[in-house]
Amino acid sequence: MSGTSSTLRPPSDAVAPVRHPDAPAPGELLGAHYEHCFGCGGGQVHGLRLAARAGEGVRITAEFTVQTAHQGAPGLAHGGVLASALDETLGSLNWLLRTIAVTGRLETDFVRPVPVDTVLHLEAEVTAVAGRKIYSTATGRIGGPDGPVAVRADALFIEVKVDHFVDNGRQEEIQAAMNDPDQIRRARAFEVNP
Ligand SMILES: CCCCCCCCCCCCCC(=O)SCCNC(=O)CCNC(=O)[C@H](O)C(C)(C)COP(=O)(O)OP(=O)(O)OC[C@H]1O[C@@H](n2cnc3c(N)ncnc32)[C@H](O)[C@@H]1OP(=O)(O)O
Repeated sequence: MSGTSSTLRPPSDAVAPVRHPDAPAPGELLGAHYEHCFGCGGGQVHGLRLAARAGEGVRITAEFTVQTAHQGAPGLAHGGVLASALDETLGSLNWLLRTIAVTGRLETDFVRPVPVDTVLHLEAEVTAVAGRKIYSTATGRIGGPDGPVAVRADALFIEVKVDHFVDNGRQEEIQAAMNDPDQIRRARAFEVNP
């Protein structure tokens, strides 16, 4: 991608990503990693409710319908919302590596405007791993998997421990998450690395 900064180029000692043997099967709907996540949770009224599916290898596909609440200019999606959709799709790759990772850097190209009601079809893949650093790329197309490219992004995710959330999140939500057996189960799904 033109304009990608040097920090998004994998170093020479980077290795090819490995799909975890217990990763969800290709085609499987991943579900939300957290009910109140703006990107994927069902508990946010104006959230993206992005639905991601495991693909082959270390690839993910996802769909997101642009709602009225997601406007920037009249009738058009806000750029920050589109960046969120890319970020969420890239974050969903964690399910395939069974690694907890957060976005360190996200570079986005906005290629064409995206009208409200558009179904944005996203695909993402991990391209390389170097220690805790996970390099990935994503594309969003209008109307279908072969539609015109509207947005694309390159990202660097950094692997973290669950403590990252426990130590930094607001106590109210952390406590609620720790008291929720479903949330604990979802968090544990990421804890065993190859
Ligand atoms: C209980 C609930 C569980 C829920 C689980 C599911 C969660 C899923 C959520 C998904 C939701 C969707 C996704 C979201 O929205 S995630 C939310 C948005 N992201 C964040 O909030 C992250 C905030 N940042 C941090 O916390 C720290 O900065 C992190 C953890 C990222 C690194 O701080 P840490 O002290 O740990 O590590 P380090 O500083 O030694 O860096 C390590 C290496 O990385 C390199 N580096 C770092 N940053 C950058 C950068 N910007 N560009 C280029 N390189 C960078 C750095 O040079 C170094 O390289 P090297 O020297 O080793 O070569």
